[in-house]
Parts: sequence; C-alpha cells; structure tokens
Amino acid sequence: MEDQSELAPAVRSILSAARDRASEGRSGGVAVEPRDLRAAFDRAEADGRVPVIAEVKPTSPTTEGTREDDPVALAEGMVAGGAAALSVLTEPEHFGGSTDTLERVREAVDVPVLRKDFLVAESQLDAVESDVVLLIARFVGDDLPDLLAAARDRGFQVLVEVHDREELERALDAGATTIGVNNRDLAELVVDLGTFESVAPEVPDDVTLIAESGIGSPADVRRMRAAGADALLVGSAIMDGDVAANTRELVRTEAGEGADDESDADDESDTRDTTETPT
Ligand SMILES: O=P(O)(O)OC[C@@H](O)[C@@H](O)c1c[nH]c2ccccc12
Repeated sequence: MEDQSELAPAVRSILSAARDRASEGRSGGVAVEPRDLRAAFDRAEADGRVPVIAEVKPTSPTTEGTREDDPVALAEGMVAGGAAALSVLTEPEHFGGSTDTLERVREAVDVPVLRKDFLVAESQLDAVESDVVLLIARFVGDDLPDLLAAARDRGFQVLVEVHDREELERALDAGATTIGVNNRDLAELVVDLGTFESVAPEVPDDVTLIAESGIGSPADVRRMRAAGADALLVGSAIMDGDVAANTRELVRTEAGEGADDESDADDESDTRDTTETPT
C-alpha cells in the first residue's frame, strides 16, 4: 500500500480507525440479495431523471457541525426528490455514520443502498447488509482483487473508487464493473472536477461510471454528464438544506432540454457555498 504520510491527517486518522474496526462483523457472514444498481440507473434515465446516488452524510472531517435529523427521514426525502439510489456512511468516528442507520434506511426505501465506509479487511464486509459496497483502490492496495471477490461471494455489487489512471488500471485488472472517480484528492482533500474529466476517457464503455464528490449545481451535473458519467454521487450539496428539493434540482437538470437554465442560475446562488470542499 502507498505511503500514508502523503494523506491528509484527517484521512490517516480515518484509516487507522478503520483498521481498529477490522474485526467487526457478524459471525456467519452476510448473504445479500441486492437491488440492482444498474437497473436503478436505467429506470431513472427512462424516466428523464439524471441518475443520482444521494448520500446520507451527517458530518465529515471538513464539514462544520453535524446534521441531527433522522437519517431515515433524510433518505426518504432524497428518494422523493428522485434519487436513483442512496449512499449511507457507516463510518462512526469521522462521519457520524452507523451500520444501524444503514439497516434502517434500507428497510425504509426500495432503491439500492451503497454502504460508504473505509473497508480494509474482509471481516468488515459482514458488519451489515447493503446492495453495494465501496472499495477504495488507494486504501486496499494489492488486496483489491481478493476483497472484490469476497464482496461478490456475499452477493454485494461493488463500487471501486479511483482517483487517477493508475488506480483505474488496477480496478480494471481486478475485474471491477462499476467504477467511481472521486474528484476529491484524499491527500489534500481538495476537489477538482477535472479529475473525472481526465480519467473518464480511459474507462471502457461497458463499465458503469460514476462521478463522485464536489458536484453542487446543475452546471456541475452537466459537466460530469458531458464527460461520460452514467451517474453522480452527491453528498454535501444535497445534505445542505432541503434534501428533497436539492435532489430534485440536480436530478431534473436534463429535463426539457435545458428549459430550467434560468432558474438554475438563480438556484445556484442560494444556500450552497460551492467554495467549500467537505469530504
Ligand atoms: O459531499 P460530496 O462532495 O458531494 O461527496 C460525496 C461523496 O463522493 C464523498 O462523500 C466520498 C467519496 N468517496 C468517499 C469515501 C469515503 C467517504 C466519503 C467519500
């Protein structure tokens, strides 16, 4: 694995906490019957919605304060706003997440739910059922093929997260079929939508490609879609304010051939501060 000193201190702390949780997991393991992520994206497209995975993220290392609302109510609002799928943080110490929250959310909605955590050991896959799990290429290093196989054995669909072309190559070599390009650099915690634009052209067409992080406005949605995103993963911009309205705004970006262009411009100046780069 890479030299950890290159990572932002907050990320190093998250990883060390993740290793301490490495023994978590139920004895006996999980056997998941997943809700199909690709089918959920296709349904959204057929319905004129941009496929968005909306993320329940109560807080993060660079977000001020914690959103205390019931995560189930937030999740239901996101689905009402048109989210094709949901992502739920289960990392407890830095993101205010829990496996219990994920279970409650997954029971309450019928869209696929991604477990968002920093998984580094196979046993962690058994902590809770979800439709999709995240593996971050940078953090799992050479264990990627084994963890991918272990996740699939349990029935999970797997989203492999990459940040550059070298990680993309590793993900493809390991057999990943759903790949997310994180626009946030985990070394600096800085967001640059150009990251997706530089990696996306290297991704084969049969891979489901997701643009992650830093997407805050209809203009950002258009930019990522133009660069080839099949779907978008959005946290902060949806969590800030009315989650249903925020989701709806992003999901409807392509409805009616840009008919909303003017109101988009107004909406972008509302509550969201696009200069912030929370994780
Ligand atoms: O809040 P944002 O900028 O919309 O980002 C969401 C999501 O991409 C981000 O939370 C994320 C991407 N990869 C991660 C890995 C772990 C924790 C969090 C993440």
